[in-house]
Amino acid sequence: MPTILGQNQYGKAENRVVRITRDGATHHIKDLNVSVALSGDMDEVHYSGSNAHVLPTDTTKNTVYAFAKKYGIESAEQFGIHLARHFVTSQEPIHRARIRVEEYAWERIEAAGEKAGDGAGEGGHSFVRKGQETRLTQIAYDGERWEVISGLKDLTVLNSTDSEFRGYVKDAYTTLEETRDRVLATSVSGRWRFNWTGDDRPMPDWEESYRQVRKHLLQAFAETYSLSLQQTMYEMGARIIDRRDEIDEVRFSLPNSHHFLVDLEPFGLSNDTAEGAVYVAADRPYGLIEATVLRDGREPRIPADLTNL
Ligand SMILES: O=c1[nH]c(=O)c2[nH]c(=O)[nH]c2[nH]1
Repeated sequence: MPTILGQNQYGKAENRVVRITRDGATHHIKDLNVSVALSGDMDEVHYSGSNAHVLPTDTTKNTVYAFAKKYGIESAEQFGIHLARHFVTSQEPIHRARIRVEEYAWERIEAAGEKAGDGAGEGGHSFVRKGQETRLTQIAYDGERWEVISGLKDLTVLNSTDSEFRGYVKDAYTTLEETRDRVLATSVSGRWRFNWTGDDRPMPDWEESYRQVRKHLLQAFAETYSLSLQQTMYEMGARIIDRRDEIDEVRFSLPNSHHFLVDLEPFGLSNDTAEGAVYVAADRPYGLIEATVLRDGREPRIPADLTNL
């Protein structure tokens, strides 16, 4: 044979597993990206196509989700060790397992002062992903008037309950099940336009304004019992317009980052949300929900397509 097989490995990469544990009203989240690579006695599948030694990559994916439910996720290391040991000790042809794990860290959204003590926000079920969002601004000046539009992108937030989606239109192609309890997650891209145009009023305090807008949009996200992402988005914009006099217009572009409950019935596991559940954080496709919220009587000026800004 003129060729020989060199190093080889296989498995399912980037299993996005989200485990939510419910401790009464306080929820805990573990959010991992798990990649499995297995190697061993795998010559034949390459040389002749015999799958006799091949544990399907689909099975390695199922194992990740089933283990998350069955044993929980104490730490990325513990979870990876558990998986690697399982593949190597349960399948004779598999001699080596490499498990790579990325963990996304979340922190709780702090409650608004007026809501403190009623169980909303802090200590509850609303999270913002750790790591800075990107802050943005665009300044336009024609020698007379200023237009300042500021904003942010990649501010990732998640509510692990208090989100429903039902009562929608159903046609011949609708398969989506109605739900009274789902994960609502999005990565906020937003822009807000200041009403200062260089007039006699003092310039806004840009730093303080940014901090406050960010806080209000997070708190509105956390405190809105959501019937749709559209409704939550409107509440976020309305809260900003209501609390920040310097802003007349807000536009959001919000991907609906779907978290699907994994069907673990085939493995004899119930994936009931009551005590906490395991989700697939889906990558694409995603719903994309966009709208402008305006102070009454003002003209919209932020472009509909935020990438044009
Ligand atoms: O909040 C939502 N809004 C929708 O318009 C929609 N459509 C869908 O399939 N899921 C959802 N969720």
